[in-house]
Order: sequence, then C-alpha cells, then structure tokens
Amino acid sequence: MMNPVDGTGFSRESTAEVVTKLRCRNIWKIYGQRPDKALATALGGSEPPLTLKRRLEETGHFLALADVSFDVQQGEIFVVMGLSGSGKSTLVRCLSRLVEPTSGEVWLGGENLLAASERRMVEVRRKVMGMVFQNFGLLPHLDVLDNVAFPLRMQGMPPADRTAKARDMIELVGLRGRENSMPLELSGGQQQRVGIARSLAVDPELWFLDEPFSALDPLIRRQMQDEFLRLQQLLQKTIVFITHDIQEAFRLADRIAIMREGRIIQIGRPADILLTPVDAYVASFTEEVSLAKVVTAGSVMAKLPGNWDASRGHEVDAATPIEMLLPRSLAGTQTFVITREGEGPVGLLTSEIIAKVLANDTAQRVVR
Ligand SMILES: Nc1ncnc2c1ncn2[C@@H]1O[C@H](COP(=O)(O)OP(=O)(O)OP(=O)(O)O)[C@@H](O)[C@H]1O
Repeated sequence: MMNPVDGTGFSRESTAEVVTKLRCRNIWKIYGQRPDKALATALGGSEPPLTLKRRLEETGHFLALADVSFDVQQGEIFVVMGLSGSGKSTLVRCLSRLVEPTSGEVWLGGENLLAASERRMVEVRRKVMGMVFQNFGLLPHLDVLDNVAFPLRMQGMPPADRTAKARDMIELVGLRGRENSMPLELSGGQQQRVGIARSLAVDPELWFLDEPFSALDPLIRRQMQDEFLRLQQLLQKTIVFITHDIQEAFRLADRIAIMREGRIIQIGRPADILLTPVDAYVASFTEEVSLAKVVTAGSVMAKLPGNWDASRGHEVDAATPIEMLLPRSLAGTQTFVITREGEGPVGLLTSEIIAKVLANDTAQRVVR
C-alpha cells in the first residue's frame, strides 16, 4: 500500500505505464495588497498552519492555498475534496491561470504554464483544457448544437466540421434529438450534459470539472456520476475533479486529495484514505463511507506464493469491491485468486483478510 501522504506516487491498481501529465509544486495563493511580502513571511517562519493563516489575516491577507503539490497521471481521475472555502476552486483556477498563483510551479507535460505568455495560456485553455462548472455556463441564446460547437468556432474550425464534431459529442452524452433545444428547455442534468459535451468537443488533454454535479438533485447526480465513469472508460482523459461530497469523491476517484484551509493534508487511493487516514479530521470525513464498498480486492490482497497452483481458488478481478465477495466468503469460500486483465493471477485474498477489513470498519464506528 502506498504512503498515504505521498502525493507523487501513482497508485492505481494497474501496471499500465505511468505518465505524469500535470505536475504542481509548492503552489501558494495569497489574496491581499502585498501577497509577495505575505508569502515571504509565510516562507520565513515555521508557524503551525492555522497560526500563520491568522497572522496573515491581521495584515489584510488571505491564505487561500499553502504549499500545494501533487501530480496527476495520464488517464487518472484525481479528485480534490474539501469543505466549502478550503481552496478547491482557487486551486483548479490556478492550474489554468484563471487565478494567478502567488508562487509555485505548474507543469503540463514539459511546459511550465506559469512561465507561459497570456497569449499561450489562451491557446492552452482553448485547445488543451476542458472545463465544466457547477452552473453549467451555457450560452442561453444558442441552441444545444451551437453551444457544443462554440469552442470549435472560437478555434476557427470550419462550420461543417464543427457541426459534425458537435453532433458526435451530443450523441456521446446521450442527447441525440435535442440538438435544436434551447438551454432553458432542458433539465439541469441535460444542461450539464451539454456542458460536458461542449468541454469535450476540443478533445482536451486535461479535463477540469469543478463541482459539476453539485447543483443536481441526488438521483440525477448519481446518474451523472455513472455517465461520467462510462465516458471516462471510453475516453481515458486526465481529470481533475473538484467536489465537497465525500461519497462522490469515493465513487469517482482513482486518487483523492483532501484539502483543509488551503492545504492538501492527504493524498491517496480511496482505500488508503479509508484504511489509514492521516488524522482525525480525515477520519471524520470517511465515517459515512463503507469500507466494504470502497476497498477493492486488489488493494488488500496478499502476495501470491511462488509455488501457487493457478487452478486453486475462485478467480476475482482486482477491482472488485470487498462487499461483492462477502456472500461467497460467508458461504465458505476461503481463498480468492485475484487477477488483473492481461496479467492473470496477481495475489490472494483470504476470508481472514476480508474479516480484518470489515473489523476495521466496525472499530472506526465504535470509537467515534
Ligand atoms: N478574490 C478573493 N479575495 C479574497 N479572498 C478570496 C478571493 N477569492 C477566494 N477567496 C477566499 O479563498 C477561500 C477559498 O475559496 P475557494 O472558492 O477556492 O474555496 P472552495 O473550497 O472552492 O469553496 P466552495 O466549495 O465554497 O466553492 C475562501 O475563503 C474565499 O473567501
């Protein structure tokens, strides 16, 4: 299992080649009259985070991001989770320089975005990044087709090509037949599908979603999450997904970064965050999340003995949640052989391990 505070390791349960797409180092964002001076104060001292925050506030400065570092790997869904005001939106805006960081580095592949000209950044935002926001951000006077084609129009794509591409995207998000509807004729979920289609039209290398489903009611929200996962299976985008909803984070993430008061306090796979929260604050978030639903067979399996006879045991895919194995475990299956696509058997999961994971779940609930 990876180190829970290690923001640099890629921890998906696959052996696919790891390529870092986005690299952020030591990002600070301080609002106020003299952010550079405030930053020097922050870097010069060794105060606890909350003391520093208060001291900067005394001089009229607001510490929105403090020393944020992480990598996002190609094809990964990286979820940033935190309560309102923890700095999530500021962070995602710093990545595209819609908000200018006070200090730090943002690398997109080999390009240092903080050194890029404003002209280059406009190009990056238009051609490389896709963005979806909570309030959909559709143009009310344009129909669905023209909304989706809009970023392609901004790129100067000829009308026939952009219409064809927009139609493909509309089909992809399941809105075929609604091309000529106006945004206000659509439900919230449908409007957000248009937002998603529009952001995908430019075929972005990096996809930022800032609370995209937060305005939707719970049932639609869940449907949209499923839809989002389906699209990601198909498209394999590199994604930074912002949410304040821990259940959503756990459902969608390959890895989660938990933010508090402008800092990332833990980065890890959902299972890592559940099993080894760095502190009581993180643990309190995860109280409502079921370990059995989140922990996968691959994340807690034991090593396969060298002399293992492949014909023994029931084969189960590494991505299977423990919960799905419970009925068979209770019915007497002692050992599951964990497999990964293209690799065959990679480990073993015993009923004993399953029981330990579930005991941890119970213990957490009893302690608090
Ligand atoms: N221009 C600004 N000047 C001063 N403070 C700001 C500015 N913009 C944001 N902040 C502050 O920075 C903090 C982080 O805001 P941010 O919107 O990034 O949080 P968030 O985690 O996305 O919250 P929410 O989920 O409510 O959107 C907030 O306390 C906010 O008031």
